Amino acid sequence: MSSSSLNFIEVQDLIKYFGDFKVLKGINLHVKQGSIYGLIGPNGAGKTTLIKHIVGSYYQDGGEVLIDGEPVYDNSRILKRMAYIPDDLYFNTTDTVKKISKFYKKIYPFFNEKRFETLKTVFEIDENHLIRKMSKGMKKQAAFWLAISSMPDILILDEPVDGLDPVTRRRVWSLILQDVEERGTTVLISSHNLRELEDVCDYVGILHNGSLLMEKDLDELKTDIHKIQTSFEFEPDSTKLNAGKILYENILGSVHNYIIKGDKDHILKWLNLYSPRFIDMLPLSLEEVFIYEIGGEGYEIKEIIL
Ligand SMILES: Nc1ncnc2c1ncn2[C@@H]1O[C@H](COP(=O)(O)OP(=O)(O)OP(=O)(O)O)[C@@H](O)[C@H]1O
Repeated sequence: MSSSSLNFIEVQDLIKYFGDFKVLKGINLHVKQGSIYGLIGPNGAGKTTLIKHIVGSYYQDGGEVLIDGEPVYDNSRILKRMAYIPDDLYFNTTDTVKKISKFYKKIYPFFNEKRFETLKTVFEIDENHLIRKMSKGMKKQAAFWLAISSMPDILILDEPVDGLDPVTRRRVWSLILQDVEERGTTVLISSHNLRELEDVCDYVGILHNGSLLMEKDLDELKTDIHKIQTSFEFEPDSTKLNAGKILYENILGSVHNYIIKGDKDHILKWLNLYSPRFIDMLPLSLEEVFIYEIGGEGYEIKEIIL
């Protein structure tokens, strides 16, 4: 990471029109340094359009797109610290990984040749082959190889693992996570699929019809919501659960299943008032967290993420 960089992405009230069509309707999005932000949304939500503003390809009709407080558009100082892997990769007819790497060495100030060499064993493609003749997954591998070798402070990935086999997927995630950990790289990833991003993201933003419906810190979400299976000697009184809120309750025979939002210690204290025979704290998937967190009003969001 370059010494003065904070790698903080901030999108403020971003508006974009294509003709009369308002594709982005005032987006506010924040990606902190060293975090992995998942941008989820269905086809046509505006993910690629938003990303193209963040990588400086589009100029907005309203609002701001800032990195470290500076406008991104036409800002070569910011853009050369950024790598972008688009959804629709384009390569010239004579492009090979080797040829592009030579070009990248000139434009990316921190391009790391040693890393480029080391990654030869990770990506099983020939650096001298024409990329245009490669399969979709191999093209993606070529793009990752080049992007990761350029040592970006900010990595923007549009549907990044689409087309990659499971083994390569794991390798790519592990390289990205290593960079986040060791170099504080900031990563923004778009995907249709919440499940795919569940294990890697710190933050999730849900985009729908050109609006960001919500932006959440996943650690906060997950530590604040608990799935509990228990059985009591005495009938529990939910009105006594002062520091928590029961989002879901289901009783099957003597077994109570709960989803409760609130502080874990307070919840356990409440459960212990009724002489539980056992208390099992069960893992919650991100999908479940979102469903219970957004409750009844979030019908639209449920439709999007499930
Ligand atoms: N260059 C363009 N000119 C006109 N309309 C466009 C253009 N690019 C995108 N759109 C429209 O803007 C909307 C958002 O498209 P965008 O590609 O940003 O969505 P997306 O969320 O990335 O979708 P997907 O998941 O299918 O890739 C769509 O209705 C699309 O048809």
